[in-house]
Amino acid sequence: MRIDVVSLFPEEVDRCTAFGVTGRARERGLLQLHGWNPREYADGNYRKTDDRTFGGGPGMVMLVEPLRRCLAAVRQADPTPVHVVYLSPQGRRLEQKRVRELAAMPRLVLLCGRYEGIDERLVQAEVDEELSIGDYVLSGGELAAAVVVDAVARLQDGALNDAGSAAQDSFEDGLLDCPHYSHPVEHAYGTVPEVLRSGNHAAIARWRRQQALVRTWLRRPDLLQGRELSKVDRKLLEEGLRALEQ
Ligand SMILES: Nc1nonc1C(=O)N1CCN(Cc2ccccn2)CC1
Repeated sequence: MRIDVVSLFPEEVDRCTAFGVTGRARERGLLQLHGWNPREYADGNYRKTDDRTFGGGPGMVMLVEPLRRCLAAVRQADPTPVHVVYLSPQGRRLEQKRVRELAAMPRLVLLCGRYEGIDERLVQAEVDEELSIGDYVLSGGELAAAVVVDAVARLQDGALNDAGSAAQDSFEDGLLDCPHYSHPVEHAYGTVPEVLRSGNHAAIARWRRQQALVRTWLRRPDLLQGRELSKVDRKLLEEGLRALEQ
């Protein structure tokens, strides 16, 4: 998968994705990441990339023309068709379902705004979708772009050492993940649940499913809204909630 990041600070996204699973995906050639700076496509001695917003009011807007030229160079760089994502608070909230769809695309362009955003004419002419990573305000789109890069990189075949772990992540089946434990078994903070040390894989899977259901019910009931739980899941959930009351 190729991702081109258009940003006044492309190195910020590069740095956030240079290690860990994303760094490994890049090393393994599973993900190619290219940074582009619209300032290199701006005119004049100061290579102006932003200006005051028409209609008055605070803040600056990123100019249409340097971005248009920059995006033309991005498209030119590789014959693979692009899907242009603009990271913005006005975008649709990014969820794991959309991450999986983006991860299956051959090429993404992540457009990072700064200041008050980008001239709307560029958005209308070049952007395929606007995505928000959450209802809070960042100082620019770069960290949001890094989130998208990280989330799609780990879903590339071969990125995770244990292929199954992506499937067990939170949200993969619409539930939160179960709790995890490692050594030592006994610690001042508590003991590892007996079932996890039993070697009984059916019991372990049942316990993990029950924990995921109870956690989701208690912490993110919205994820269960409108979801028809199976008879087995409903029983596991009820039993798990009763156990909490004892
Ligand atoms: N939340 C988020 N999820 O994605 N991006 C954000 C986010 O807060 N920001 C801050 C404002 N930047 C500049 C901007 C302002 C207005 C319209 C478009 N762009 C973009 C990135």
